[in-house]
Amino acid sequence: MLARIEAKIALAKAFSSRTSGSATFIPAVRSLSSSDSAAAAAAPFDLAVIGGGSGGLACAKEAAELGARVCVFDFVPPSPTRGTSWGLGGTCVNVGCIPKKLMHLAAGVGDTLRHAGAYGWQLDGGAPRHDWEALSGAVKQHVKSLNFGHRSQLMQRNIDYCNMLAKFEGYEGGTPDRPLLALSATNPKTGRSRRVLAANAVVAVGGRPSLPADVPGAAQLGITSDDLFWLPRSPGRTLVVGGGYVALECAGFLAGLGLQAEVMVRTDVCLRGFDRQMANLVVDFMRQHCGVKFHLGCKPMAVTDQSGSASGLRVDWRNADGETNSAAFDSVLFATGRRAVTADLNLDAIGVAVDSAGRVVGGEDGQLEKTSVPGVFAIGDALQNGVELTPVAIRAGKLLARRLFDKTVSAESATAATMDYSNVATTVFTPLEYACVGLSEEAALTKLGPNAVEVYHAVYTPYEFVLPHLDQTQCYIKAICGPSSSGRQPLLGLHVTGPNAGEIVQGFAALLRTGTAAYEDLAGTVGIHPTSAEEITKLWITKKSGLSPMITGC
Ligand SMILES: Cc1cc2nc3c(=O)[nH]c(=O)nc-3n(C[C@H](O)[C@H](O)[C@H](O)COP(=O)(O)OP(=O)(O)OC[C@H]3O[C@@H](n4cnc5c(N)ncnc54)[C@H](O)[C@@H]3O)c2cc1C
Repeated sequence: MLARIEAKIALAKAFSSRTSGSATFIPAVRSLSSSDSAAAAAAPFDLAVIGGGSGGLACAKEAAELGARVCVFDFVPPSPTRGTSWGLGGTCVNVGCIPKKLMHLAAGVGDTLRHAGAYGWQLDGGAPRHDWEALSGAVKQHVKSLNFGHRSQLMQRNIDYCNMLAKFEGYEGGTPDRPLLALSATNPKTGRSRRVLAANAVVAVGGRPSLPADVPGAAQLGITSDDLFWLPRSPGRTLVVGGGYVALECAGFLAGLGLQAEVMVRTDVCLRGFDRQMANLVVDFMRQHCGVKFHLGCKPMAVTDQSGSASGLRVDWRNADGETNSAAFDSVLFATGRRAVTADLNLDAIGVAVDSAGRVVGGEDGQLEKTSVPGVFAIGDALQNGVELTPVAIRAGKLLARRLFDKTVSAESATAATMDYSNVATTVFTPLEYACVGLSEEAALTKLGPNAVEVYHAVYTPYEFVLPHLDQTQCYIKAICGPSSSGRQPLLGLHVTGPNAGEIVQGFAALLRTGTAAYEDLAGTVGIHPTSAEEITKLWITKKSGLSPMITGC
């Protein structure tokens, strides 16, 4: 690691001391005296990054370490629902992965407390009671420390950070074949503004939750995940509208914190895009173990305020048969999709295309981040056909910076520096975690046909379930394999539901990345006993065999 950092520093020094022959690289300006600071401020940047989230910050830091002169624009318009806003770091840090994981863990602590008696613990003082304010306060403190960390990392790297909303203005200066990009930025709160020129720009603006336009009261009375983690008081009885991972994760931790949580989904499909069987297990567990009520095939019609009465908000909805119903909640959380926030970037001015969801249209496979306009790139959630996950945005940002500014990335090694969006592992942090990598069973069947796909599976008992005598029916593993060739069945996908599923699958994701992973690699590995992960090495029952996948003991 140290060697890598030293190499980067050496490279950065080499860059700042030489004149780049590349049209995209304008030598970095370093150690400004006060007299030339005005000129430096007006000097073009090598890279302007719009968006200080996972992708933008990673790209900016990597570019700066490679000697590029970089500026980052980041501004968070308050949420339209509650006016919530936050600091530097983007969705993941402030209103995504991090607060979500902490609340998921908080719910898990509650579970542990509920089952403590099974391990001989006597909890004096009756049933534990959860304090939302204490949790959200602690989460907020942690998030603020991350905001601070990001700011200081930008400072350490001499990155020009502007807390402003940026947009493109067009082109100005440069050479006829590579004109410079002109950007303007303002801070809507302070009125401060700024204008910069840059040789390259990265659109890393991420997305924000979208509210249904056809549900009266949704925008006025509802909340989104942009508000939930920052609510000063408990959301109370909550209806979560939506069936994606954000909806199910939020409903899951709210239920785990002891709140009434219900989920309303327009169709009867939750976790669309994930393996169907696994998604159903996640929902079954939330129903059976956490008491989450699911209203499938139902569409909210209106949210009305009944303030003054104890009923809070009234939600009216219609089911698939056209029957109407209503119920009272304290909060209605809309997790009904996200939209890339490109509308105000003035992308038309430079000719960058976006799709109907506002995402930037990228380039060919292997160069997805490259737009049709030279010098303009997109990464993270704002990019069409990407994978909307933090580590993906980070890696894509770093690799892009290396392709732009690392002169040791030769034409031959350029492929190594392109982002591979395949076989990205992910976890749904529902009360029963679901982690996966590779193809779902449906995708494998579509791709290869039923005869070519072999599914190894097992229902297993995590040790966490043993003494509290929990029903383990939803703890399930399946490995999706292709047809055998030279005695090896290629491993195409791995799916696990159970405690800490994310921790389990991460290691197996490395195996899948080798490109030669096979069932035989799993079966040939000696397990770590007694763990849940070892069950993956013990898979032997195939779906085609018709044998029961229930595992009963050691
Ligand atoms: C509730 C929730 C839970 C999630 N959980 C996970 C998880 O567990 N694991 C995981 O990997 N991913 C998770 N994600 C997804 C992850 O957060 C995103 O994939 C990731 O943050 C995308 O990074 P990004 O850089 O593309 O954009 P963002 O992180 O969204 O950053 C974009 C930044 O740009 C700013 N911006 C926008 N427009 C402008 C402009 N014109 N000028 C200046 N600044 C601008 C925005 O305000 C924002 O700060 C979760 C998302 C949500 C909503």
